[in-house]
This record gives sequence, structure tokens and C-alpha cells, in this order.
Amino acid sequence: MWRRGPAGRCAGRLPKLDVRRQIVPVPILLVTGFLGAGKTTVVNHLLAHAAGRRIAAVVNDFGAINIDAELIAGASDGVVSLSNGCICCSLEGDLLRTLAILLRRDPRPDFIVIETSGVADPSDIVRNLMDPVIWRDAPLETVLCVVDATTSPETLNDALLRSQLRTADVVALSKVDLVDAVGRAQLLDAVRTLRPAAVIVDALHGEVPAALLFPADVQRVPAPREPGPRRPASDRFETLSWTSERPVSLPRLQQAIGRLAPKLARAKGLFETVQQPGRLMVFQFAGGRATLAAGGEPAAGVPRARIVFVAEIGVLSIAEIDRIMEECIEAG
Ligand SMILES: Nc1nc2c(ncn2[C@@H]2O[C@H](COP(=O)(O)OP(=O)(O)OP(=O)(O)O)[C@@H](O)[C@H]2O)c(=O)[nH]1
Repeated sequence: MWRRGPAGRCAGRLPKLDVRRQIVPVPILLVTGFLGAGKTTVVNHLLAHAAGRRIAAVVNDFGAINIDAELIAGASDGVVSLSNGCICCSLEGDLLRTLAILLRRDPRPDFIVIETSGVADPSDIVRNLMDPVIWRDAPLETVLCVVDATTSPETLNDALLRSQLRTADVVALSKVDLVDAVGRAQLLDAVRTLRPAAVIVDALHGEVPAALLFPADVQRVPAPREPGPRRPASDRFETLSWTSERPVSLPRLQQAIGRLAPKLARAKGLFETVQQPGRLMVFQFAGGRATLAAGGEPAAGVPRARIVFVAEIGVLSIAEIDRIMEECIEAG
């Protein structure tokens, strides 16, 4: 028998269907690790092996030129570049706005990867991601810390590295091809002591099993985290950018980098060379090692050479870089 409810409507019908669109949470993977540890290499590997998942990547280089965004070629759902500041402090509002924009995309990404800059303290980013609106739609699922396996265990005493490690659920040891078994075992012990709760894996050339990073059940919202105390901001590193409208000479560049190397914490760049104009080369200087690799086609409207140098504040001046780098440009 139908009964009438107080407002005179039929109250005994089939249960009302919730016609609101069911919001599926978009898990976030936060990738942290020191300058040159191998974060972009891991993100690139993940995106190249997305296996049908729509992955959006947010990449933060704290210098004015975001080289990483250009090196991340295969983001299945686009790369958003945040540069000229750090998302753990000066760009925190930009990060939340960027996430909100990604979540409005139709279709929505399945996962969001945030690559922090090498100088970022992830505990500050974790705190920002716990913003209730973002957390409801895009909860932080995993913090991955990439550690260069050639790092000496003593280096992990650095306050920034410790904070990066202590926030991690998963620690990926990169560059295991460059270290012997004893060195790797010593570093492993140091990492385990600092962060016993983390899963530690080798990540040769960026390969980390996706199953460790993305949840099988995206409906499950992870528990909020305890991000730890806010550390006082300490500006320890600065980036100095150098650009040229002319290609660089490779042998001269080698000499220039040799002179700058003792002062550098990190450098990376994209440029055409006198030896091979019309092709981009990717230059990397990390952990004291310099490498060159073939890049893609040069884009119109950007300088033919762009290099970002990272050094401790006060160690290197733009005038010194200009003086040394100008020698890489052949006259004529
Ligand atoms: N030999 C070797 N080199 C690696 C490996 N992983 C990364 N690299 C190299 O290490 C250098 C730095 O790697 P990136 O992935 O750019 O490091 P990053 O942490 O993103 O650097 P920043 O964002 O500048 O802090 C690059 O030259 C990589 O090719 C690895 O497993 N083995």
C-alpha cells in the first residue's frame, strides 16, 4: 500500500537513485629526490609504460627554464610545467590551482604524477596536498623518493635528503649500474636505518614497478598523512640560466664544463652544436658526471642553446658563467 509523506508526495516508491556523477578519486604520485637523482628518468619511464592509463604529469624545475618538461616527452595526458620557483614554498598556490584544472579535464586523468624539484622539501608539499578539497578528489597515494645509488651514506645526513627520504613510501635506487655491490649495500643500510617503513627497489634507468606506485583499487582513499614539522625555508641553491642564439662548439663546451664543474651541484641543457646544427643535444651534469645524448628537433622561437646551472648560493655568478660559456660560441 502506498502511503503519503508529509509533503503530500508518494513516499513508498523505489529508492531514489543518486543521479550525481560518481567521482572517482585520482590518486597522486609525488616524486621527490635530490638534484640529479633520476626523478625525470623515473617519470619518463612511467609515462612510456603507462599501459593505457591516462597519466598527467606536473613538473617543477625551480629555475626560469623548465628543461624537465621538455625532456618528458610521452605524458599520456599532458605535462604541466611549473617553473621559476619551488612548489614546496613559493609556488604552492600554483600547484593547487594546477591540480584543480587537471581534475576538471574531461576525461579526467586516471593518475597524476608530481615531480618536485631537487631542492624541494616534500613534507611541505604533502601538507599542501592535504587541502580538503584536493584530498577528496585527488588523494596523495604514494611518495616515491629517488636516491642516486652512487651517493655516499654520509650524504644522507643532509637535512634536505633526510626529509625527502623520511616522507617516502617507496625508495628507488637509481644508477645502480654505476656502483659496486659493496657501495650499494652500504647505501641500502643507511636508507633502511633512516626510513625503515619504506619499500626499497633498484630503478635502473628509471624502471620502478608501477604496481608499487599506483593503487589497484582507485576507489580506496588513502589515510591522511602526518607531514612532519614545517622546516624554516632555507635558500641554499640558486639557478643561473644561460642562453645563446648561436650553436655551441662541443670541444669548447667540454672545456667550459670542466672549468665550471667544481662549483656545480647540477646542470642540464638543450642546444644545437656547431658540429651538428639542426639537431638538439641533451646535456646533463649530475653527481659529478657529464653526459650528452641526442635530443629532438629544435623548436622555432626558442634560443638555440639553453643551459641551467645549479650551484650553492654565492658560489657562482652569472658574469662568470657568461664569460666561460661565451667561449663555447665560435666567432663568425
Ligand atoms: N647510468 C645511469 N644514469 C641514470 C640513471 N637514472 C638516471 N640517470 C641519469 O642521471 C642524470 C639525471 O637524471 P634526471 O632524471 O634528469 O634527474 P632529476 O632527479 O630529474 O634531476 P633534477 O630534476 O634536475 O633534480 C641524467 O643524465 C640521467 O640520464 C641510471 O639508472 N643509470
